[in-house]
Amino acid sequence: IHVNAEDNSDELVDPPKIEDKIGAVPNGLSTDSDVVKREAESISRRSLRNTAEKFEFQAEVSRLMDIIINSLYSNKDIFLRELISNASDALDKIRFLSLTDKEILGEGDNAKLDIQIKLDKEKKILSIRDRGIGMTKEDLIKNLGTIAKSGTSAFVEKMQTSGDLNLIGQFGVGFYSVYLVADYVEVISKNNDDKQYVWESKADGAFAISEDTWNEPLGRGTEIRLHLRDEAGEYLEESKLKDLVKRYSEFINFPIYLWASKEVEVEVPADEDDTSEEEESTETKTSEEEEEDAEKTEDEDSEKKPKTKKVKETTYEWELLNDVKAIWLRSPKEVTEEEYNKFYHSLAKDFSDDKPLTWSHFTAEGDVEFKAVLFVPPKAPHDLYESYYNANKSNLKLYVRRVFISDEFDELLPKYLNFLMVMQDNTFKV
Ligand SMILES: Nc1ncnc2c1ncn2[C@@H]1O[C@H](COP(=O)(O)OP(=O)(O)OP(=O)(O)O)[C@@H](O)[C@H]1O
Repeated sequence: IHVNAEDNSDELVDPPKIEDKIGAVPNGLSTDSDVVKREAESISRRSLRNTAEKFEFQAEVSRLMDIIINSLYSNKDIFLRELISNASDALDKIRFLSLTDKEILGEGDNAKLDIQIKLDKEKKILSIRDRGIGMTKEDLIKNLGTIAKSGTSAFVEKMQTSGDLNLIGQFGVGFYSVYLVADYVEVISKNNDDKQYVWESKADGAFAISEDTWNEPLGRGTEIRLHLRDEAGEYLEESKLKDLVKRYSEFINFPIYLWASKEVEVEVPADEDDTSEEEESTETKTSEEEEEDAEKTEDEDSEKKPKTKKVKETTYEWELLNDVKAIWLRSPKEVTEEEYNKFYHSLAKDFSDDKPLTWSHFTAEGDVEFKAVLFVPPKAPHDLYESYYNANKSNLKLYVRRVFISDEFDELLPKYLNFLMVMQDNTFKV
């Protein structure tokens, strides 16, 4: 269902800038305290950093953002699954490249292909971070604003008639759904081929890009920081985020973690007050008893431990929210109808109540062995005829041993079957 991803791959030709670094202080020349001060000002006023390069959104993208930011659409939950789906795509891309170049993943935490969600209740920031391929400065400019995809105008048109924002992912413009819940968004990104950059926008027709000299280095990947609107406070609740991941992102092929709080009992040294009761009670003892006690304490003195008490403390740790199931690798007998339906929804990015018309889950054996699940969707994709002769258009995703390889095929299925959604996983014979 990917709207032709190649559509936006044209060379970037002089993207429209509003102002070219007016009043810019090159980052290398500013002092740390300057940076921190500007940072603080920028965040508190939620205005774009004044040293950044500013760009205008392409007109259709701007219209789309207007519709989203002014929308009264009640199901705002959808933004999270769109961000998780983008993170998963970015992870697929780096994992694919690492098949031929192991070095590309780097070492330590960088090599961990996961998605992390973090909350800052005080500042009302929700962050989603991945260690995927990341975006260069040029990617940020192209992908998040200046080059509209074919799906952008189709989606804007659709919004004017049916108004169902739930379809946003199917049109390939899911990122912009962040403005359902946030009024200021920062995208921090690091690709192996470039420095770390920050993209920021308040969805008011413009966005800004700066080289990132103040945030912690990401190593590689993307962190999306949503500065939530006042009325979107529910997304600062851990339970809400856990529910959403369970509901919409269960079939994501990478671990999704939440920086979750946990109440634990810890032993701390007891205060002196706590021991005074015991000491007082000895005062009422008879002299004989006191003598006995004295003997006992002499014996125990050598192994006497400091007195402690148990108190509740809040600690934080990464909690895994999904169990990364590859249902296509399981036996069809073990997969329930509900699981097939849910899997179809995540594959097709169709989160309506519609169920697939039918599906086939099969194993092929021969020179190449593979397992596949093939779904017939309940309705035609919006660009069925538009992209009929486009060689790259396909709804077939090829995996090899659970690693996404490609969804660009010309010859695996006849064109008139382009509407089928297929997930195929090959196991090559040795
Ligand atoms: N976390 C990310 N890491 C790397 N690139 C990203 C990330 N999020 C977005 N992008 C880039 O921005 C582009 C626009 O994202 P958007 O969600 O609007 O559409 P899409 O992901 O292409 O569509 P679809 O949801 O159908 O795959 C993506 O194609 C990708 O190139």
